[in-house]
Amino acid sequence: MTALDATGLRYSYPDGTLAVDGVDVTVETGERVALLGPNGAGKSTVLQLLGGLIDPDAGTVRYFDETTDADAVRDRLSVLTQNPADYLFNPTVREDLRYGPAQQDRSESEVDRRVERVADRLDLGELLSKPPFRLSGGQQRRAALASALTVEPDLLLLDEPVSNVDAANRAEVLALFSELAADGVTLVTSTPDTELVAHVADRVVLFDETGTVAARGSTREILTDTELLTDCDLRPPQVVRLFDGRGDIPLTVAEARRRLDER
Ligand SMILES: Nc1ncnc2c1ncn2[C@@H]1O[C@H](COP(=O)(O)OP(=O)(O)OP(=O)(O)O)[C@@H](O)[C@H]1O
Repeated sequence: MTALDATGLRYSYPDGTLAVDGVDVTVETGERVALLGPNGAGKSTVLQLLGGLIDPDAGTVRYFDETTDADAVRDRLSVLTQNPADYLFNPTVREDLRYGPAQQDRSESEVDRRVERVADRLDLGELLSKPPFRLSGGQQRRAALASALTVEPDLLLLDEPVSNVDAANRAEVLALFSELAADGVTLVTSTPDTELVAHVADRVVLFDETGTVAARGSTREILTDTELLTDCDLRPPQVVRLFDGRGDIPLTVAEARRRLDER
């Protein structure tokens, strides 16, 4: 089953900027896909189109082989935009985290259970009683992510989910994404960061700076094609550059260490 099937997406902003033109994206249920491209390539716009936050000028997005109406699948779909303020608008962080499941008419105890679990996982427990505007930038990012997760979506669309998040919390967030994927949640992550891709995706849709798809392939195929990445104004990951031309190329530092240890 497909979680998402988008065809022929086109979108211009009111000032006339054509941000996305002729983009197709299909994501199977349970897949982890990255939308990778340089700044301004149109990834955020595509993600907002996929999440039904904006309507395309042309093209359609179909969800779960069922419907083209994003609102009809709001219970199953969460979108994390780059702007934490989209999620943090209540007097306290706790109320922001309660908002999504409460909208789904979950019982009070179920809402509380979800908030406690996600807050605990993302180390937000101490911050729950704070007003969200008193949080640091990185804390706001994690709180926004937490509010997208308390909905317990089947399909999660993430726009640069760990930008501005420190190394320890970043590792925690990435571990959580792996657990969600293992539980069958479909993950689509938009990022300009080639270093992040191997941690969040098995497949990549690569955009060039013109808002069109330059290539599609497995994470390995795309990340090891240094010429293709450079043509798209991206820098191949550091370990790829280090091991390029030296046989089987690792995609992460952990993989590289294993490879060296085996020698
Ligand atoms: N509100 C807007 N009004 C006009 N043009 C916009 C608006 N938002 C984005 N754009 C333009 O649309 C294009 C695509 O932008 P978008 O934010 O989708 O790119 P991106 O790939 O997500 O970039 P980044 O990696 O910097 O987040 C860019 O040329 C950008 O300048």
